[in-house]
Amino acid sequence: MARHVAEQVRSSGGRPGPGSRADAVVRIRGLRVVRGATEAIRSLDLTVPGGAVVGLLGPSGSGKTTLMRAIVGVQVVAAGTVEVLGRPAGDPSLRREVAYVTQAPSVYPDLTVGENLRYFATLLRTGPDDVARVLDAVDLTAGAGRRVGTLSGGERSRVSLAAALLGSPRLLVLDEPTVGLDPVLRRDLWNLFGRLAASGASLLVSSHVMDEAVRCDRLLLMRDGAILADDTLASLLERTGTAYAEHAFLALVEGASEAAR
Ligand SMILES: Nc1ncnc2c1ncn2[C@@H]1O[C@H](COP(=O)(O)OP(=O)(O)OP(=O)(O)O)[C@@H](O)[C@H]1O
Repeated sequence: MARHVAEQVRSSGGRPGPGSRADAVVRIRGLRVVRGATEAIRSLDLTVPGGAVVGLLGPSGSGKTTLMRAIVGVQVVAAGTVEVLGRPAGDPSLRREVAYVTQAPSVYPDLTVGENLRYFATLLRTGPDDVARVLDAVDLTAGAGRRVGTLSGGERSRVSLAAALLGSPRLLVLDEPTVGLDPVLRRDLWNLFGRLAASGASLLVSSHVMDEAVRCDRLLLMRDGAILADDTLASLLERTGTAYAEHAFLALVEGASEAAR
């Protein structure tokens, strides 16, 4: 329970008002995080725009999860400030406004899909309509009666995502939500992310699959605990003279290595 509540960090409040799409939902200045013997984030500055799907892309170990943990306020930081929706990350007032879905499913395997969602809906004081809405959003209405322990990995992550959508949080922080999903489900999920952003929510979605860059309004490319690029895909491709996100990433890595020599 404590784990779930800690991982589904949320807070109260409705949608951003008109004109707030372009407002920053996350502002980070001088962030430094040390995990064990590793400097996981090195002096990072970042502004995440609202009402958009922002892709956080980078190889394994580049610091994506650590950055997300800092944004939802569950990461001890060595230095810097992290502001979310105008408040310090982790502020109790953000509990219902920010949802965080980790890589590990955070739902109960011995309960059915519907029981899990009704349980979290009760905690959030949202109603049965909200449960029906999120089941439909992740295409699990027909599976509502199935015990989560009997679901596939992909189905289980969709239940976690459905739980995160309860109460319509303003910022969704999703750590590799499409891992292990087949191409059809991946496409459906990215379509859902687009619809959520169109309705005013802001999404920060991590992935190490560079192909998913095409589905994002903006990209943050991470490497070795730093932001290598913060741009749109079109602009990245143009300035690196490449045709694919993966090639753009490699061109930027090579450019950074040459600059360091
Ligand atoms: N609990 C921990 N203790 C010590 N070091 C850690 C811990 N968690 C992460 N690290 C280190 O911090 C760095 C960043 O890890 P992080 O999990 O943020 O990367 P990531 O980009 O999310 O990777 P992945 O795509 O594999 O999930 C890595 O070098 C990792 O080994």
